[in-house]
Amino acid sequence: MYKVLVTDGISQTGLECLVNHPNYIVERQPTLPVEELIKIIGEYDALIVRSQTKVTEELLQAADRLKVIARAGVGVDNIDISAATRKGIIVINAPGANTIAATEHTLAMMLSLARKIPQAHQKTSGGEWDRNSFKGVELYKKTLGVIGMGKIGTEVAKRAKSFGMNILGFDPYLTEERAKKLGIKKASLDLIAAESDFITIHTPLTNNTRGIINDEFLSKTKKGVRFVNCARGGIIDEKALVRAINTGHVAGAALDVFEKEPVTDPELLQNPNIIVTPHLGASTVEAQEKVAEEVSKEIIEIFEKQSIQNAVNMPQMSGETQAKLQPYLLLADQIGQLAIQLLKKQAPGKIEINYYGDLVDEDTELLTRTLLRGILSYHLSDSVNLINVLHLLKEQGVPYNVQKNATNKGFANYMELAVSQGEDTARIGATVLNGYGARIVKINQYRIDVKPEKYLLYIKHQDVPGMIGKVGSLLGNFYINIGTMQVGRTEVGGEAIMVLTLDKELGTDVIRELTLIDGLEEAQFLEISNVDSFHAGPAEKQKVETV
Ligand SMILES: NC(=O)C1=CN([C@@H]2O[C@H](COP(=O)(O)OP(=O)(O)OC[C@H]3O[C@@H](n4cnc5c(N)ncnc54)[C@H](O)[C@@H]3O)[C@@H](O)[C@H]2O)C=CC1
Ligand SMILES: O=C(O)C(=O)COP(=O)(O)O
Repeated sequence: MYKVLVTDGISQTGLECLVNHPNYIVERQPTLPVEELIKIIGEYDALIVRSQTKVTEELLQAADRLKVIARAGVGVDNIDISAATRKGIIVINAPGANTIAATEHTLAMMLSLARKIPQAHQKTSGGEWDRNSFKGVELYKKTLGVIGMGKIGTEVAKRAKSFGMNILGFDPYLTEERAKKLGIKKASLDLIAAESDFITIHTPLTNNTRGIINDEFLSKTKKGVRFVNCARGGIIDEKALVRAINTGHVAGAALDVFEKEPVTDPELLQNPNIIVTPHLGASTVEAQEKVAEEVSKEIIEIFEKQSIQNAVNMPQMSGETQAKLQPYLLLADQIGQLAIQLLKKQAPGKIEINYYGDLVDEDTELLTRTLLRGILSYHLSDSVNLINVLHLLKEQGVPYNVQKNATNKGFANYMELAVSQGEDTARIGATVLNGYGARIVKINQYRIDVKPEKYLLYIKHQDVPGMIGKVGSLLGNFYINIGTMQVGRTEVGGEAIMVLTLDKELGTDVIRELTLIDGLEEAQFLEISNVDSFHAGPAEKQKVETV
């Protein structure tokens, strides 16, 4: 059974698939301060939060069982992603599930700001009939600057166009072509400042976006400009905004998000030209059901099928790329495990990865992480996963180098891994043969053809007559059945290797006897831990094997 802790106001309907699943115990808590959460987090395998719960490094240190942090929403700035990554905890979110809610809230805020609806409501409901104080402005024919043309920015732009607004969009990823298709103008920040009557923010809060709306930016804006922020507090420097509103340069602002939440600053709350909502952008029935359902389903996928789709701390790739890489992932993990064993189980000092043929055109980040996890798992077992593997390598000071080479090495696809420590290097080459599946085709300098299996025996010997027979009969004497046997050599009569697949484990007694055979230089029992359990799932699922 997996225990899931749900904090913040998460939709019960959206959680139903988890609650009704026999393998999960779902427990709800209100939003708790970190000190309280620390006391209980150690019991849970997964945590579901919105923006209020602060998932700090201190909290994560106490999270001994935690595998998944699910953000039922988009922004993950309340989660210490690098601390989670170091601990190998997957962080997922629900991108897109609240796009429409945040878009509609932005438009509601912009209209409310233009027509002073909150102020008018307050006075009218207080019994006054004041028709003079609330003359607004129209959106029609005004210019709207959209900073951040991602999912929400794009939807806001589309809707604002229907009000007859001219749209300027700024986003490093906005191309001329997409801008043209949307019927908007691709602009610089300076152009947005110079020409906009309304400016709306839709970027995440990052070191690059913190304070982009500051005194300097405000000084370049048109007098009478109005701001809407339904993205994140801190992107607009609140003090600078208040100054510009108080001088009359900025006509007003509609804020849903704040540098500090809950907001208490009277300069914001009591300013007649600032309207505020308490971070309500995603608060619709529909969005809340959708975000909770999306993360609940993904938690089940992660625990039941070891597959993930929306991890924030894993490389993102298209479904098509994931499907293409699927057959190589198992093989990558296996050759990682074999290479470290062939290095006589020494810790790796240096790792070289080479991709050839068809693999050159793919995004191989996931494959690389899988290879590296295979290598490190020998010494670190379950504490290494696809999330923390790069961090662990860095922490241990092990450099790795990835190269792609368009030549095909005789196979349509081919990957070669070299793990070194001092003078020793173990090298393994592998391919996936169309219609035949995975094959190890090279060990060190020797060409072979071995289908990876759980138990393998690797032997280095003199290329002299009778070796195969001697090894075969010795294993027979110990009742060890041989599945397949492959021999590789570089020259007749020189050194050669034998790789056998076996039906069961070999004890050290057998290895000792083997090494007594005349001309046999080295015998090593190798074991691959995931031959049975690590199946490359059906390609059409287009998901990534993980954890
Ligand atoms: N108020 C609320 O309740 C809600 C707030 N949000 C917030 O809205 C924001 C946008 O969300 P989505 O559109 O879903 O995200 P998204 O990831 O689809 O879009 C973000 C865009 O910002 C752009 N960007 C990043 N740095 C930039 C910079 N320096 N200048 C210009 N553009 C930059 C990115 O290229 C990307 O296109 C996020 O901060 C999210 O947390 C989202 C949902 C609800
Ligand atoms: O999804 C986001 O980024 C949001 O800001 C929504 O936050 P919330 O889930 O309403 O606390």
